[in-house]
Amino acid sequence: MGSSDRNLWKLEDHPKLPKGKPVAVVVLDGWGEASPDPYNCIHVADTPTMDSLKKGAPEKWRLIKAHGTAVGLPSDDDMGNSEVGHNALGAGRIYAQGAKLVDLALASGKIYEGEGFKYIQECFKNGTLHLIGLLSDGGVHSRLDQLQLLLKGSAEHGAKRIRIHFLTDGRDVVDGSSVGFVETLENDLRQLREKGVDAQIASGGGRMYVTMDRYENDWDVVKRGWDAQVLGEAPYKFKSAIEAVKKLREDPKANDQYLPPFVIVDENGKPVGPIVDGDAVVTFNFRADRMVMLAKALEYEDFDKFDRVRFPKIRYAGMLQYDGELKLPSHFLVSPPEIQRTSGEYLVHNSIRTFACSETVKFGHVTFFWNGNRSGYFNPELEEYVEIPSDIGIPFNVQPKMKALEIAEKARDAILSRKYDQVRVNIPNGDMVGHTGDVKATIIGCKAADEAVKQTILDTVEQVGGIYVVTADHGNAEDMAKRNKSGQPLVGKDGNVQILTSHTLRPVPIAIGGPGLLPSVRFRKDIQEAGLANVAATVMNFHGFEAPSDYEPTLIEVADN
Ligand SMILES: O=C(O)[C@@H](CO)OP(=O)(O)O
Ligand SMILES: [Mn+2]
Ligand SMILES: [Mn+2]
Repeated sequence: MGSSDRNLWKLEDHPKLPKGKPVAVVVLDGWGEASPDPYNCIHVADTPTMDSLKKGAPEKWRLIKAHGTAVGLPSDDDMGNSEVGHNALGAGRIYAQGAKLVDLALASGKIYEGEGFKYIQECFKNGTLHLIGLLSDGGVHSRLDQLQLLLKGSAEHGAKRIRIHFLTDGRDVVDGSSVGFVETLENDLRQLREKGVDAQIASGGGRMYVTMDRYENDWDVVKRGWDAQVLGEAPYKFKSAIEAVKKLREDPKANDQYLPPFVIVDENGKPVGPIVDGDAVVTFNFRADRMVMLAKALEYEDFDKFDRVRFPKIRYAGMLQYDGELKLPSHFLVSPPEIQRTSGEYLVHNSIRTFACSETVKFGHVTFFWNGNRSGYFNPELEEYVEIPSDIGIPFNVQPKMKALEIAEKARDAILSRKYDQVRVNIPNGDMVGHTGDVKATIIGCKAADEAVKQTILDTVEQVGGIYVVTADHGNAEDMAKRNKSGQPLVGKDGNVQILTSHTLRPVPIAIGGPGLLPSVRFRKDIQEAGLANVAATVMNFHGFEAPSDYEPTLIEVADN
């Protein structure tokens, strides 16, 4: 590192706060704040640790925004999610996120002028354009209206044969809504066919069982998708996608998230859209984590995660580039937000030693997303990232405690080792169990998360004279019911309350404390509208540094008396 580099990265000393205090940063995934209610699992669960943080010191507990424009999403009707949440937490600034960047590129038509589209367009003359992604209007990974525009635009820009391979959602949107989304899509495809474009659905499956795994938790998920999308092979074959989704949902245990893979076949039983040499492929999700594995399978010549059987010579582009370190995929339709100079990178340059940990399903959240969608270390000598393997093949409502205590134990050992200045964890339960829609299990999960917080912070931070920051990335478990405008739970045709499996628009708590925190430190009163992006500067302060001037302001002040 040259001296000019050093100057670029050097953080100013904080005028009042000391260096050398171990800082524990705990992110509770899917843990928002809402009024007491039977469908508020955090309220119903026994959560003495989080309760005591809230009640204990009013000047050290507050709410911050975790959704909408506060985290770079197109509007304040957009619920928060882990990608934008951890990006904001780690980067300390608000970036226009994938959802918004794609909206802009589609609205201006620039998407069709970029390198990525030109690259795939080469195939339109003789090959098929395949679009693979999540079919819903959830706005977390993808959006139906963006797919509709891309379909129309691709046809206008020369695509003559189009095949869609969709994943049903039921996680960011209500379970069962997949049928309506497929109907809308079929309608669009019919209109394209009337204009002479050979456009059809070719395959499908539920997002959690087909294709959209993340952080290499279970390659079988991606393989199931590959078999259907690329090879045209699946356990179920149907003549129409609407029929497929309706029939597969008839199984009483079926839900949109876990629908089995299927392919659409013609009257001779032949799959209508396997991917072959000369085709173009676009993965239309803008969000990174659950597309990286498929991107590797589509792009890497050397690949040993499963037997691809065929590796067609295609031109592949992602909606965005999903991994900034791996530069994956190498072609993309829209440039991702340029998240630079994250707090993790700054702290490494200022000799802060960091330990980060979660279980597989959230591991990349406190590493990859935290560091601005960049995999790997900034400096392996100063950082250690530990992944605890998640259970595979067991639904999280069956094991709602997940690995919360194991994560806490790793954090505890890391703090006690005194080898690290910052110990950062993500505790997954509120979110992962919340997404199952199982209220009872989510309550158990919230209790386990609360116990993990106690072990990680109250107990260990006390022992070493450290500081803690406990917060969350967005809401989920605090509201498990769909509601009408006045906030009453909606009741479905079956007479049951409609369950909300998705994230929410709720704010999240942030609590600070620990024996290492000067008693005169308190939350400022002058920034009411704070959000997740204000946390990075706060954490830098706790390490004894001022944040860079373009970071969102710190949440704290040091009182004079
Ligand atoms: O599971 C996921 O992919 C999303 C919801 O779609 O949740 P999170 O943002 O918490 O990772
Ligand atoms: Mn999350
Ligand atoms: Mn989630």
